[in-house]
Amino acid sequence: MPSAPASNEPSSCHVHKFGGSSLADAARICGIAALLDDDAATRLVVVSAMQGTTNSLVALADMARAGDDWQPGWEALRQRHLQAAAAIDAQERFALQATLGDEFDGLHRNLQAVAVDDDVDERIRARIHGLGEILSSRLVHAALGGEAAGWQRLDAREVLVVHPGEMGVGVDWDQSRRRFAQWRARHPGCNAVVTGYIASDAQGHATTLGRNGSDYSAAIFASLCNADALTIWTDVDGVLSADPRLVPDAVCLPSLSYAEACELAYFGAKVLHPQTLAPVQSRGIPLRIRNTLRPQAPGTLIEARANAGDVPVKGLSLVNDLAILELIGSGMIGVPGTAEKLFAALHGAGVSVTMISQGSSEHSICCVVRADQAERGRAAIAAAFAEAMADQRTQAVRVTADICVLAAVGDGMVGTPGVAARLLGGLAQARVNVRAIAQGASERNISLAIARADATRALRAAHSAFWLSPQFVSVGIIGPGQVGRALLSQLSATLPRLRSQSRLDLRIRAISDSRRMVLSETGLNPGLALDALRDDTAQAADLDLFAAHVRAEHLPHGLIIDCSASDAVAAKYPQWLAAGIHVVTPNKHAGSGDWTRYAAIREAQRQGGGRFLYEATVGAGLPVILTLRNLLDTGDVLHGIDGMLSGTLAWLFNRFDGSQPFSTLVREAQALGYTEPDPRDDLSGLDVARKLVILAREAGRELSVEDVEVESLVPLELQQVGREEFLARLHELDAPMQARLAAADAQGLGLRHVAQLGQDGRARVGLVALPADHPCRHTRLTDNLVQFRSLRYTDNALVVLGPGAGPQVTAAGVFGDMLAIAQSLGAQTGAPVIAAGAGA
Ligand SMILES: NC(=O)C1=CN([C@@H]2O[C@H](COP(=O)(O)OP(=O)(O)OC[C@H]3O[C@@H](n4cnc5c(N)ncnc54)[C@H](O)[C@@H]3O)[C@@H](O)[C@H]2O)C=CC1
Ligand SMILES: N[C@@H](CC=O)C(=O)O
Repeated sequence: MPSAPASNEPSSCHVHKFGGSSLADAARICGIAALLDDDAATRLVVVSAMQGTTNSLVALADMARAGDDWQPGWEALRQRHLQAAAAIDAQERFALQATLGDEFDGLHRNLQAVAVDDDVDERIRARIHGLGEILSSRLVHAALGGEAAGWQRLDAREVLVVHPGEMGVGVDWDQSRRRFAQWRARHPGCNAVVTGYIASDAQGHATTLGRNGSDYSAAIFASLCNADALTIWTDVDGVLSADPRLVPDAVCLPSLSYAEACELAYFGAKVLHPQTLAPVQSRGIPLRIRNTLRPQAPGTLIEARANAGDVPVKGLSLVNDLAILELIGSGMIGVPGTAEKLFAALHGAGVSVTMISQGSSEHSICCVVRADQAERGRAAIAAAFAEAMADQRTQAVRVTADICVLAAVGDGMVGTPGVAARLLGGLAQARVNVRAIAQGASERNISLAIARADATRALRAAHSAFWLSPQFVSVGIIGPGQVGRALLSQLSATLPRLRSQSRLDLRIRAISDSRRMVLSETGLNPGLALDALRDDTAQAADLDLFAAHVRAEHLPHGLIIDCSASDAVAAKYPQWLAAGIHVVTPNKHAGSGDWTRYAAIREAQRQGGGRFLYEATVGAGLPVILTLRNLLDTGDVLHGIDGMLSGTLAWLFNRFDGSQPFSTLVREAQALGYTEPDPRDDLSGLDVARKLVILAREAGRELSVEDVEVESLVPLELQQVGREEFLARLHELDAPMQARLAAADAQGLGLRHVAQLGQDGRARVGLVALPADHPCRHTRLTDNLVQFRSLRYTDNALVVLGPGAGPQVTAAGVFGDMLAIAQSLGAQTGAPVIAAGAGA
């Protein structure tokens, strides 16, 4: 580790490191200057090779060694670099093409040497592998304007001395510091472009810091020049909470402590090389990860004391291709030295241990190792414990293959109760079995060994458990018709406020009409969801795939909103509810359909835990079912229900005075969105019969539509024809309706469509002529009027009155049910429900 501060170093020095993606071509290389522009300090720019170059060089060396034809690959690499040189140094101020040409000639000679001599010196191979950084440093140096612009080029092999060891590549800090100070003395105050990845060994031979070692180089140089800051430029916005290819909701972390970054780097967060942190940590140099392609993004800042943030866990990562090795034996209990013997055996066999777990019973010790080392490890343990095995003190050495380790990392876990519970709870919900657990006393990392097959599900579930609001609901909307569209527009206007004020996160992750559906991982903007159904991301509708997507195992809650009028969709409710999916609907088919299915829905609800809410099926946005439920739940006894349950029929008979044909009014009601998709459902009384059945069943009565006496306003000859033909022949209703009106008028009565559920269980629906003082004659527009007569409301009925049809009010009823479910979820998890005064 570094000892004394560097001498000859300017007072303020910043180190920037550019990875291969930032050096992919001449344009990117030339773009570096702009990224450095706002930095007034002296700068050291550490560079990787141009994207893909090190892989190509390694492949060329391997081909040469194998006797394969490496010339075409060499030529392709040469051309790529010469083209970049030509673009950067168009005026040949730096003779860049000639210099690079010389470097490639040298590479040619080295590859020839490898090709003719199998035992070629390792340093030649290191020279080949490390050439990419020499080349890119020349390109970057020229792109920054060269010495004339105050830039020097430093070949790190001149100053950086390292020695490979069992624990990775170590730095000879004293030598390196002395050499760097000498170099500085020769180049006082200037900026420098430094080769990453390469160094010299103690004998002065070329070597490398290992794959992706340029980050490490940058951290070492930051320490050597005692930098104020290190910036690592890459092609992502910073360190993410999880691998975004596996977790679409992964978020960029604004800050991390060194310890957190170290844990995440070790556990496979690809942004940082694991060894990078130590040199900067020991000097307290802040390190920022930034995106070359989005320099305006703040990136991730890594420093000693990171911002805690809202989430106790900062990141989740997975290490794949592992196996569990387990030594089992009752003879190990209380015997000192067992663990030492086991790990010595593994050490001897060259097996690296990723995770260790031992129960306090000491009956077994288990550790996780790389899959390709598992058998070697098993054999080594078996040999070391052969004697104990023979006399039964140990019983078995077991290998469990196909394992991965999921690690949750965060300083916020330290001393915070409930973090493990949250993690394990999320995994349990996603039905992930945990094979072994390890948490060190630092409490900064919980590692779980799980089956490889569960890896993605586990990672997503763990991410949801920490980053999603407890009131996150994965929502799927079926049937974007009149009501569905109104619901989408209400959601579009309201969801941002619910999210920010109440942490209520209703995420529209799927939408389907009868033909097409769109499934989204991250969520659809409700205002644009209809457009999505029309674009290329839409696929053929499939209700089972739709439901599986909504109730993804890694997400805590799924909710399907059925805004169709489809019996086929309603037939799916038992299955969905049994799977724990909540269902909200204005569709009356389930509530009034076949009794066996209705009973199955109730049973599925009980068994699966999904909630079924359908307030909008009766009275649209009016609290009709809620009122009835409250009466019954508080011990009242229902005697009967009567009133007007159809918004369409209420509107028609409020308007129908003979001045216009009845059919004209029906068309108008249809255009206003009051009628059912097929207006015959309203005119035949079927829609009202369905509502009466829904209410009767709510009150515990086993009523079906067939039990309701229904008077239909649709002439017999129009009942069986197709919907379009019916609409074309709508005028055939005019004469009979005009006659009904005249007959009522003659008696000083008015027509109203009423429904009645008597105490005796008799249910009737039909058009009646009522006197002017009847309450149903005092309604307006689409008003529904529902009178509940009960033990408590005997003389004077409890009345619910108000608009009972129309897309907006119906959608509001659906939205209310959604909120009721989401709020109850918050209550279940102990999370705050919508705050009082939040305006929701
Ligand atoms: N309009 C109103 O005032 C009220 C309507 N309702 C109920 O709301 C529901 C919707 O009514 P509207 O929006 O007026 O009807 P609509 O006909 O405008 O919309 C129905 C939507 O469902 C879709 N659909 C039909 N079958 C489907 C299937 N198998 N899978 C996926 N989507 C399917 C259609 O493509 C259409 O987009 C109906 O059940 C209705 O009874 C309830 C209370 C009031
Ligand atoms: N068509 C229905 C809509 C509500 O259920 C009605 O008019 O009441």
